Amino acid sequence: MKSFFNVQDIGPLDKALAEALEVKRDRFQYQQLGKNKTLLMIFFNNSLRTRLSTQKAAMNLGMNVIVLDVNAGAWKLETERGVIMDGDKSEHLLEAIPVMGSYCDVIAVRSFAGLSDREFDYAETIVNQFVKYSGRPVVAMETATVHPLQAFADLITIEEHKKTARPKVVLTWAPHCRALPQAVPNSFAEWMTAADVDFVITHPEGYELDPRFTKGATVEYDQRKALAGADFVYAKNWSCPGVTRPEDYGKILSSDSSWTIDSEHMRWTNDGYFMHCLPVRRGLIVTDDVIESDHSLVIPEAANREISAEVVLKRVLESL
Ligand SMILES: NCCC[C@H](NC(=O)CCC(=O)O)C(=O)O
Ligand SMILES: NC(=O)OP(=O)(O)O
Repeated sequence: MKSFFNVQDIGPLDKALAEALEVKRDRFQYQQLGKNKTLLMIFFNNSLRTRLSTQKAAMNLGMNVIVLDVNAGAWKLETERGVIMDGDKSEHLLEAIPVMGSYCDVIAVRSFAGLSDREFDYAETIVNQFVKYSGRPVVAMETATVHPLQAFADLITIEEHKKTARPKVVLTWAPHCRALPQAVPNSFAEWMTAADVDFVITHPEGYELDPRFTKGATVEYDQRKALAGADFVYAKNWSCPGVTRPEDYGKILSSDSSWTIDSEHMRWTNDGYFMHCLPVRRGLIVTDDVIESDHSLVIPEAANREISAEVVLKRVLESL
């Protein structure tokens, strides 16, 4: 595997899942694979899980790891071409990227959507420059439009907890005080439509996700109907994807608290599990009792981030 952005990059999901469970049984079995290989992790945005789990996965594989927080200690980077750099940005991404590539074997990048220019975000303008100019395989650690390490960890978690061969999985929008990216729901939808599950998406009108990620999914605008019989409830806020009204891209269209997942919502399900990628704001996305209940999978889900990252880095190392 050269780079990791989309579900297609990992190949057949049954094989990837089997490999994940095998890695989980002994996460140090490939210690030799990463010997004298360096992973450079670049963060344009904050992180807790991605930073720790990806570094841990790389260490399990025997890799060396360098972490750079671009906004804390590095030169501020210009990303546009053709500008006179007389502002606060001291270095251009077009020099910085090949320099970073020269110090490592694999690059992992976190760069969220700016949420002001849909075309810029959905063209993956920033991370595509890493693909083009670093000379290294690039692993997405949440880009403008995708978060595949999260979706893969979610799939592993569902596989470990499902009680039927083809469980019902519901992605539900929930309210938030800030405009958040669509990367997590995009990837979750992309991976769930490729997996062997009955997948339903529910959200208020106007929040339709980009069809390139939702092909094959059922959209049900009535949250109660969508949650009926659900085995897994995957809650997430996202801002307007601008699919039906491009001028609304990145806006908050609803703060409707009736979408917050509380114990009544969970009663509509088939004794379902609650899932969220974290970090989560209690009282907005989910109530304390639901996230603290024995049907909450948020901690196992986060723990599986180490496993998804290890399978992905293993595949990348094998193709170097
Ligand atoms: N990587 C997991 C989610 C990251 C990001 N959440 C956030 O920015 C939440 C920030 C806050 O709640 O203030 C998102 O939704 O894409
Ligand atoms: N779920 C997730 O990616 O968490 P962080 O933003 O803390 O890395």
